[in-house]
Amino acid sequence: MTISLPPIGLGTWPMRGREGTAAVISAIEKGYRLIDSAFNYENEGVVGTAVRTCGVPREELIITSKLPGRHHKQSHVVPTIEETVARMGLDYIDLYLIHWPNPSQGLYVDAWKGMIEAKEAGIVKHIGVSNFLPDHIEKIEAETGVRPEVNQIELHPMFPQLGQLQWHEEKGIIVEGWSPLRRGNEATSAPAVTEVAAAHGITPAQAILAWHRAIGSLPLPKSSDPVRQSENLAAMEIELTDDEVASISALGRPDGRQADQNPEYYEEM
Ligand SMILES: NC(=O)C1=CN([C@@H]2O[C@H](COP(=O)(O)OP(=O)(O)OC[C@H]3O[C@@H](n4cnc5c(N)ncnc54)[C@H](OP(=O)(O)O)[C@@H]3O)[C@@H](O)[C@H]2O)C=CC1
Ligand SMILES: O=C(O)C(=O)[C@@H](O)[C@H](O)C(=O)CO
Repeated sequence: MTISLPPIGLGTWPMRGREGTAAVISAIEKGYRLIDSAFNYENEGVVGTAVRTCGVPREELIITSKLPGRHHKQSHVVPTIEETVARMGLDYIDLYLIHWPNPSQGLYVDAWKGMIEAKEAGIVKHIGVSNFLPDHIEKIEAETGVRPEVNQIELHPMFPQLGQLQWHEEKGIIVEGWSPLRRGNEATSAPAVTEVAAAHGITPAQAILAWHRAIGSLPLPKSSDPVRQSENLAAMEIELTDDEVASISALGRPDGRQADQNPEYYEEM
């Protein structure tokens, strides 16, 4: 079955501890149904506790986690995902992603083979990748015949990745945008954003999230604040004009990443 996702999800890095559980429960109560996490965030327990105690049926929630670079070896993948499942206290994970391709390590094809095994074993329902460039995706598909359903990449007004969005759309791969607000740095104060916000009587963050939806990116804003969680969710109802979308996209620049995390060479273990 092909994955079906809501237009927005909740980012959870760096939520942890009791405050983290409360933040995830709050988001679910507000209406979030897609929750992002990762083995390396050290918050899978918090996310799982929220899922188990929030009162919303498990099958209505789409829980994501990610495989760390140190476990790319094929034989490590199923046990690592079983560890995620145990940490979360759940029976399965809805969506599992390879967190970073780590090309110099050269094991992302092995990792993908392990992800396919995990899906066949039923411990994950859907598999995808994160921070993969088109070449990486073409390579795993060529070697396994299995295309990822999702690629989670850095995407915000200073780094809109419109060419990548088009490429993924042609392949039928959903693009999730990480750091969709660029953690606030520059993006929420950029005149193009504040002008759109003023024209609609919305906040700059809402203008950015409405822009994500308009360009075909599924944003994963992190907020621990119930008011901002609602604000971000409500942004999915806001329609921007083509000119407004273009004015925010025009903020993009080649060095617009929030940090030097180009997956051609940036790696995480
Ligand atoms: N796959 C990958 O490699 C990566 C994945 N991610 C994922 O993407 C998620 C989101 O990215 P992240 O880096 O957290 O950055 P975001 O762009 O989501 O920014 C988060 C920051 O913005 C603030 N914020 C949220 N909503 C609003 C609002 N409406 N108005 C003003 N400020 C707001 C938050 O504060 P507050 O909580 O106080 O509201 C927080 O400080 C992560 O949590 C993680 O799940 C992130 C990085 C890499
Ligand atoms: O949050 C994630 O998923 C990460 O990969 C982080 O390490 C992120 O890259 C980051 O910027 C941490 O400062």
